[in-house]
Amino acid sequence: MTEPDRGRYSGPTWTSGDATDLSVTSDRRLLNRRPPRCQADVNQIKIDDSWRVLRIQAEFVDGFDALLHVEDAVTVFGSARTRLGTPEYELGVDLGRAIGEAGYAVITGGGPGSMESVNRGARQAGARSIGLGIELPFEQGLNPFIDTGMNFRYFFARKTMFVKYAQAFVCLPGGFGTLDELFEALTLVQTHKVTQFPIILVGRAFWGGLVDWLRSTLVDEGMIDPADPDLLSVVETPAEVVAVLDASRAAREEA
Ligand SMILES: CC(C)=CCNc1ncnc2c1ncn2[C@@H]1O[C@H](COP(=O)(O)O)[C@@H](O)[C@H]1O
Repeated sequence: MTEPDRGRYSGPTWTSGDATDLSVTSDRRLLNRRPPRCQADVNQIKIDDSWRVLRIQAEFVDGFDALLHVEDAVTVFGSARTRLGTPEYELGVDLGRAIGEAGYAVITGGGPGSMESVNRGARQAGARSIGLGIELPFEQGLNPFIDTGMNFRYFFARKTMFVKYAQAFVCLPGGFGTLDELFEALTLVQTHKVTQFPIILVGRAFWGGLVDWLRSTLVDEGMIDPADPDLLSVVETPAEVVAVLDASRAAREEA
């Protein structure tokens, strides 16, 4: 027996049925440039790009409006592949709950795995549980533990929201997506685009090797300052995460 089609997102729009072709995402259309071969191509590309700019603009306006009332919030990243019932999933639930109980709204990428676990924990704490999803070339909805949700067409618009509406980043173990988000945050802090912004890595066994490599190779080769690895706090438990968040909040309030 096949699963009933529960519909799907295309950008911000949820459609029931399978009319929406997600195989080519908006990000891919934006990034895959095809040089024009004739004047008709030039005209068409100009129209397409103009509409694209308006869609990008709309995404920022919608995101800003949706998140306007968010007060203290923490963005949590982590693997989309973490399975329900594993210790990693449970860690995400405990983390979301602990952050929520500490008085923060919780923002995730809105997807499955660790994102879902953290939203689930935030919901258990009665905290605002926010999911900022992304259009992907396969069917996927926002996870069911989200109170404020939005689905983005463009990665870069979504990333702006992750930073703008949070006072800290927390990373659970993850893959390329998590590393991308982690290093974007690190660069923003390193270049003082954001200040008083802790970046917390949960799981010494998982993250320790990366931090050692930053200290040995990147510092030794002069690619980063010796103090730069200290922008990262590596911790083991949700309670330690909350301790770092609280210390940062106290420092912000004093400043
Ligand atoms: C099963 C599967 C691959 C689903 C992908 N579905 C996703 N939905 C929402 N955000 C995502 C997704 N995949 C990657 N991301 C983004 O990248 C991070 C996870 O990527 P990764 O699994 O570590 O590399 C998340 O914090 C999220 O912001």
